[in-house]
Amino acid sequence: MIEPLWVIIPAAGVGQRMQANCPKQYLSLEGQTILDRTIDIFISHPLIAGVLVGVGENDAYWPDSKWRQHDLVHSFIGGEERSDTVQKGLHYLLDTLNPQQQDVLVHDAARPLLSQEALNRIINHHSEQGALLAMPAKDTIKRQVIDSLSVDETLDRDAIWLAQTPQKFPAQALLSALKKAQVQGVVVTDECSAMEYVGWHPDLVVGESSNIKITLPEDLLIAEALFSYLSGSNLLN
Ligand SMILES: Nc1ccn([C@@H]2O[C@H](COP(=O)(O)OP(=O)(O)OP(=O)(O)O)[C@@H](O)[C@H]2O)c(=O)n1
Ligand SMILES: C[C@](O)(CO)[C@H](O)COP(=O)(O)O
Repeated sequence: MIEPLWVIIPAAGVGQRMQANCPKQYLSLEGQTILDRTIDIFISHPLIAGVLVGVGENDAYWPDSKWRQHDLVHSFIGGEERSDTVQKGLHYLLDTLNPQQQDVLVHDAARPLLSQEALNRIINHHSEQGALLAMPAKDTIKRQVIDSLSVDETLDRDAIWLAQTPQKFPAQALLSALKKAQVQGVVVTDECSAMEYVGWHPDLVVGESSNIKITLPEDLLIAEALFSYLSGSNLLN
């Protein structure tokens, strides 16, 4: 039997690369904010115990979220980097909400198009070493010569995957890996990197190309087109 999971949604970034006039998670995607749509993915899933949303310290938009007062939704103040926000969420979960919680999911606020099918794939995937959604590379991948815009080599595409979220790990192990990486000054851009740093080999679970992270202005246009296609074809449910 699968234990209900908590999900941590880091949503404390400023969205610098998006160059919008508000943090990108508060931009509108077909009438709702990106963050509200992301929370929506998890809120009525039968195996989600609760949703922890990490917001910026001076976030003026979160109070207007439709989920702010929902019983299953808890917010906390995020940190300087994404990994700090996740650490804070893990502390909130383990110190206050459920010290016994085993596994936890982490999912970017900026990925509002995750389908229930892909969510179920990661929830139902059993692994001793954790797991993440990821997509096999489909392009020919070049590594550049350091400090020069010329090609050093072509990488073996068969061994390259593009990391997505959700990522699923035991909460205590993830917290201690993130702390260790931080103390050693190692930059980790996702949970998997922290676990790799402490010697784990998390499982790759096939994600979906529509589970994009909205990062650049053009990603919002792509997300709008994808949303309209996916919702019209009932593929988000
Ligand atoms: N200190 C931070 C930085 C990022 N995030 C969150 O982590 C997710 C993925 O990060 P990214 O796409 O890089 O978002 P931003 O940091 O906001 O974007 P940018 O790097 O362009 O500023 C986002 O949901 C973002 O809100 C966070 O919770 N805390
Ligand atoms: C976690 C992540 O979404 C995996 O693709 C990503 O690493 C976080 O954002 P960033 O753009 O790499 O900072």
